[in-house]
Amino acid sequence: MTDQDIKKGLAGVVVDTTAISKVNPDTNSLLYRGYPVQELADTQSFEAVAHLLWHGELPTESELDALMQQERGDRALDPLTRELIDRSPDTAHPMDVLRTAVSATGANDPDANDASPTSDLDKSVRLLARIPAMVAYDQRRRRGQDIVAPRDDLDFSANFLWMTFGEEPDAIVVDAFRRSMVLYAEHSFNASTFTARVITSTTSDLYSAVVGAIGALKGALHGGANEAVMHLFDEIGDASKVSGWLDAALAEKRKIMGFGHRVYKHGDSRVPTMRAALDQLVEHYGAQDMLALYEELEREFVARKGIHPNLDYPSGPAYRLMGFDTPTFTPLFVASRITGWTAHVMEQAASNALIRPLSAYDGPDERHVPGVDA
Ligand SMILES: CC(=O)SCCNC(=O)CCNC(=O)[C@H](O)C(C)(C)COP(=O)(O)OP(=O)(O)OC[C@H]1O[C@@H](n2cnc3c(N)ncnc32)[C@H](O)[C@@H]1OP(=O)(O)O
Ligand SMILES: O=C([O-])CC(=O)C(=O)O
Repeated sequence: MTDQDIKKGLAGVVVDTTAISKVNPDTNSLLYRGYPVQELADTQSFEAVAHLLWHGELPTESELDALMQQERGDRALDPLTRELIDRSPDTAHPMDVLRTAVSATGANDPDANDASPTSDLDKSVRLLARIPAMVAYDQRRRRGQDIVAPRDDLDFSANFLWMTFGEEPDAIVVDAFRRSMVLYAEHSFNASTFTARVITSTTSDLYSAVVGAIGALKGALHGGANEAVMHLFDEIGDASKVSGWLDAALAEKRKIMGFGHRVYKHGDSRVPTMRAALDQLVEHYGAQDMLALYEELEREFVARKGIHPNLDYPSGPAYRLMGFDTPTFTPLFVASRITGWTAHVMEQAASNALIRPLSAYDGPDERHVPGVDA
């Protein structure tokens, strides 16, 4: 085996087929089950997109009603999960609390190890319904606020905002949030989805796959970047400081969070749609200063390095404007990506092969423990 045979980071390696989504960097497009994500973001509820990812087709009216009913009926936290959230120290990152809460949901499910397609679909709906309650409650208790019960008269997006802020959400905010959920839902064999598929490939259970995926998403090179973008904004301060800040950051060879992508090299297909949602929020909240910083950092970084923003760049500021605390941003990504992850778990299970690549050994040659006669 030569160095050329080694594909570090699996870059450029095609490991399997998938019918769930197609990322095409040449045409800068992203299709979910054949549908352009922009069209879905413009026209569909997040629940309809979840159905599309799981079943391959957009739902009929009655299928959508059934999914919405099931999701609304499964939103309340079970006592074990609530207690675990309550007892988590404030020093725990919300992604760590969410990972633990999802794991507890699995431990609390008597059917956790039933890997039949119907059972896995039920678990997927349960996690879709419960994760918002976990994320919303964790942010509230950190703020010293009481839990807010879910509302059956609100859809997924409006209810998420209701449970987090305890106020009737504004339609513009619900729409921007729904768009972010649709855009974050699925992206082929990204690191967290691949993690879920690796775990599934051993015939482990869906909850274990999701717990592993949450761990993979947390890192700043992946989903953690939406939080990291806001740390950069806070560090820079305002648009007038971007140029000097960037001089120093690039001299130190820092990665600029929210820019770059393993697959898209000319820009992320989802950014224009999320940027339009951000513009609406900026208008709504009168946040032109934040937009000025956003635009200046993008202009300067693209001009200097030719590296474009990814979806985390507009999402971070959008979630800040909606009122979420910065460490809650990556859990919001989880609340959406649970749909893509579970679709991949089911696809992997339906046509499984254990995922086990090879490695090239470059440690010491064979040697012997002192005193052992070889
Ligand atoms: C939803 C998502 O998960 S999208 C990704 C979110 N992650 C981020 O925003 C984190 C910042 N971005 C990055 O770290 C990278 O662009 C990644 C990890 C996303 C993609 O990385 P890769 O495909 O492995 O690209 P790679 O790291 O090889 O980059 C190529 C070159 O561009 C540089 N580069 C890439 N992204 C950035 C960045 N954001 N800031 C500074 N330099 C960058 C690399 O340092 C490298 O330079 P070099 O050739 O001089 O060493
Ligand atoms: O595809 C990737 O590598 C990362 C990404 O954009 C995503 O998971 O949404």
